[in-house]
Amino acid sequence: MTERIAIVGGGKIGEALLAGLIQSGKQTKDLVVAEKMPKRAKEIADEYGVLVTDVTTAAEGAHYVFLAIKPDDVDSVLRELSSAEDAAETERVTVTLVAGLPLSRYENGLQAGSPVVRVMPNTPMLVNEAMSAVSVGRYVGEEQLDAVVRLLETVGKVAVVPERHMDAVTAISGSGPAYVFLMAEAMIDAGVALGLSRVQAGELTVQTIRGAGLLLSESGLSPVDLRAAVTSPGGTTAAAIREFEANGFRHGVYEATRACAAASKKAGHRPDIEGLSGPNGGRSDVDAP
Ligand SMILES: NC(=O)C1=CN([C@@H]2O[C@H](COP(=O)(O)OP(=O)(O)OC[C@H]3O[C@@H](n4cnc5c(N)ncnc54)[C@H](O)[C@@H]3O)[C@@H](O)[C@H]2O)C=CC1
Ligand SMILES: O=C(O)[C@@H]1CCC=N1
Repeated sequence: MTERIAIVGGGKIGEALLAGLIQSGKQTKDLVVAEKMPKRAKEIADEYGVLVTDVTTAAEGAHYVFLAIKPDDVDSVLRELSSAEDAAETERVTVTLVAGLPLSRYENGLQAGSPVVRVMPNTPMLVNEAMSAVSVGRYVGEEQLDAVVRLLETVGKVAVVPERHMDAVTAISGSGPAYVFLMAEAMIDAGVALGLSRVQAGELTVQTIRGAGLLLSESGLSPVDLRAAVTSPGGTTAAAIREFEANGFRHGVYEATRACAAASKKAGHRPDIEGLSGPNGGRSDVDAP
């Protein structure tokens, strides 16, 4: 039987998922998007040739409903999904891509016993190179988990992690692409400062990051060994690394990822979002005080 997939939210990560699924061979007739902004809905429909509609219509008959919306929009969408469930013939798996919010939020907001999988993906999904970390809700069967993992594997790599690691995962792989893009921006600007044209600095930077990424993932060597191999004794790289360290590069990475994990944790504790209850704001992954 063909699996029908609904994506609620046609923004950046919703589009990355849609594009990745289509590139990996999913038929557009089996994909549907719910997008509330008319301009964005038209862009997605025109670009990908999928049906773009409202949440209830998209969820009808869907085996998987991916939530690619901001945390603020989660409650209203859960209400819509919860009433749409009455008519559902298939057991629907809700797969949330939303940062910060715990599985219990969805399990409490949907009908009792609804299977929910929490995923932290990243935007390289657009080119089928995502890193997705998956945590499993309490009502998810083994086959349902396998099916979600298989779906996500069509657009990249997948790791199953305990939910308590999701904030850390967000700080490394979820937001991680932005750190690399920031590094790219800085290298291009630095190249221009050294007299290269912006186009040339861009080409050099992009291919260097691409090549270094491939080497890292395919050589089987550690980043330490790979860096050492570039760093000739008394040479140019050593001069550069010395400046990075003197300017707190490593410390900056620690602090940035710590802030990111803290922001993710905070999203799960927001008192301004209705439906939070219990000593941990509804989180099942933190210890009660
Ligand atoms: N952008 C990224 O790299 C990543 C984002 N995420 C998570 O994905 C979620 C979405 O992030 P982005 O795609 O960056 O945001 P975005 O703002 O680009 O997209 C959200 C989209 O959802 C639509 N939307 C909101 N409520 C809706 C409703 N009721 N019905 C239909 N459409 C609705 C909005 O109009 C918007 O187009 C966030 O919760 C974020 O934490 C997770 C991992 C990576
Ligand atoms: O910045 C954010 O909140 C989202 C979650 C991970 C990446 N982007």
